[in-house]
Amino acid sequence: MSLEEVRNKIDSIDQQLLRLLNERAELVHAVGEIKRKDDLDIYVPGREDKLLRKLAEINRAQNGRLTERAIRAIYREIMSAALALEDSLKIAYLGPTGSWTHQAAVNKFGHCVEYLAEASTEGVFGRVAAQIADYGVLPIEHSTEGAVHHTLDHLADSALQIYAEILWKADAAVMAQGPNSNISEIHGRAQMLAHCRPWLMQSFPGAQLIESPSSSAAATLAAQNPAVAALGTPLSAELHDLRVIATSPREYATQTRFIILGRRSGPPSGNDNTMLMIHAKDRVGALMEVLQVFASRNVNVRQIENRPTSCGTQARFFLEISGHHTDATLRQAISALEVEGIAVQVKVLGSYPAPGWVEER
Ligand SMILES: O=C(O)C(=O)C[C@]1(C(=O)O)C=C[C@@H](O)C=C1
Repeated sequence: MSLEEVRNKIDSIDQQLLRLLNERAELVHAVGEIKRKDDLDIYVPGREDKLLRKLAEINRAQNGRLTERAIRAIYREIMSAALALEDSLKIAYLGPTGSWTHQAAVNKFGHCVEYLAEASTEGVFGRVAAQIADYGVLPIEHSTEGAVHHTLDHLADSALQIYAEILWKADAAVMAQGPNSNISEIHGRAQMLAHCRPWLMQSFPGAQLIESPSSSAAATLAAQNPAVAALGTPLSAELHDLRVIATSPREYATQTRFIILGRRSGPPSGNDNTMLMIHAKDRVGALMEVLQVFASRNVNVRQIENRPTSCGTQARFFLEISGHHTDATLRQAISALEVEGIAVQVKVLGSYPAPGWVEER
């Protein structure tokens, strides 16, 4: 086939695709009407995950040439367009623009929804609580730094719920105005600099590593001074008109877990996790008794974090357990904690679909 013939075939397929996408959009519009009538959330992460998994499976069975990642990226934008058709979704995130959280949010919600950058965790909680934003995106755990206590503490004191989550792995990028030969300083967040130090020292032996409050602040400096480079995200480079002059080897990639904050829990998807906050008397065996309640019901406790409370006689635990808080077994376990006096207080911080994959960039 000649180049022209191949392009003619592509044109014809694109026309069919467009017709099908518009047919899909009509159906999505109908879904939006039903959801509005029944007061259901427009964004349904469990349904999206299932659809993406199914498509990846079909693609594998058909030996499709497209990678799973490519299929997810294409469908991310198709579903983003669907979300925008159903409602004008607004997503608040912990900024500034170009932050890791911004990238993770765009990765999850695509380019057709509106984003609101917030300078603080309080700001993101405030926007969602005041219904200015539909959802908020915040980091809750870094592979290099551990739990983000600020996010956990706000969840403990808020009526907002974890609605979904994002696991996100990204290579670190060094960005600057020009080539790397004249870089004398690399600015970046302390933890990221520490994590990437061996790679940076090898790739930029003459450069000084300097701590910055955020990746975006580092990128702003790099945009003002050709001898300064910033350590951050590829999106940050795009937004500050900088060139990525080096990308880290995979072993320096960092994995971050983000929560999508909503005004209610995610609906059951069939494969969910639940985050609980438990206050127990600060005494010998308190945590063991809590764990026993779950173990005896065959409920997997996936993660534990503990935080101080203002009341010195109580311990505060954050537990992530398998299942949805509306499941009969979980309801029984939660009530047993209180009825049997093992916990002084149990608060459900949200149920959300277990992530099926790690988003990568
Ligand atoms: O099935 C739905 O509930 C839809 O709204 C449709 C759709 C999609 O495009 O497939 C769009 C947004 C939701 O988050 C999930 C799926």
